[in-house]
Amino acid sequence: MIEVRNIHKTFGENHVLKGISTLFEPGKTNLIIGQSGSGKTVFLKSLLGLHQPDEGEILYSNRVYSEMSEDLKRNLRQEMGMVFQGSALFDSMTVVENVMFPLKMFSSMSESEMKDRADLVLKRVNLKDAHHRLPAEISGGMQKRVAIARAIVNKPKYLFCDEPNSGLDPKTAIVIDNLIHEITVEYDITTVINTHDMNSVMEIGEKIVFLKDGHKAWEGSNKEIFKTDNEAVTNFVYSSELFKKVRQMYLEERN
Ligand SMILES: Nc1ncnc2c1ncn2[C@@H]1O[C@H](COP(=O)(O)OP(=O)(O)OP(=O)(O)O)[C@@H](O)[C@H]1O
Repeated sequence: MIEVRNIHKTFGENHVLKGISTLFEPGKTNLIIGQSGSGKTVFLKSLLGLHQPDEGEILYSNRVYSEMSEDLKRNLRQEMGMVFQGSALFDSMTVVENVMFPLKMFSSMSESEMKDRADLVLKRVNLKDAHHRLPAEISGGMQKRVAIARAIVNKPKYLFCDEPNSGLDPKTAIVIDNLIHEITVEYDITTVINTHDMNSVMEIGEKIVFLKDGHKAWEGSNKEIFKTDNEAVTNFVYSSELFKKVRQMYLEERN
């Protein structure tokens, strides 16, 4: 569980996060949405400990980050997995070497234990025959699977994904979303995903935090987002004609 208490972040004159509070529960896919520049990346980086908030607190399973010793912060970092935008695989390493990398960095496992663990997570993301290929030799969807396998290889408590669907066709994007959701539930991970993708919101948005100009303008689930009259949310979500129609159908069905 991650609890965010009234965090602020300013760069120079630019007050980017303006007092955000929320709770991200384990076993759930938590989504951060909002327009470009609303502060999503700064927020996600704050959760990752890459930005230190100027005010407010972030608690990881009830542990206050700013009160942790350097040793505890190092341990916490090992409890975090990250899926970067564009996968960010090491080009010169094979698939299995990419997945084993966090284990080499952070675990004391033997080579064969690392291989077994990498095999297991590669199987879990449905990649069985790509171990010895280079990232350039596999598709974008397969690269995302490798990135997910690498992010979960060290059994993280917290998983952060920055635009995990970027660059994927809609069908592959849904498969990747569902994979992240299944893994989140299966391993009881607290997962936080930055996304622009309204399909993701509908498919896996168990908890959605909507940011606007650095404020939390709304939060709720994918079921609630269709019912809300919050103008900021409806302007954002229903800027697409397709989603306007979906909402209309939903409201008609209810009446
Ligand atoms: N390291 C930084 N130093 C200074 N300003 C920053 C830094 N990182 C982000 N900002 C500023 O914070 C604001 C919010 O940026 P952020 O990247 O969080 O937006 P975003 O919602 O993720 O946008 P997008 O959807 O386009 O990625 C912007 O005005 C940006 O210029």
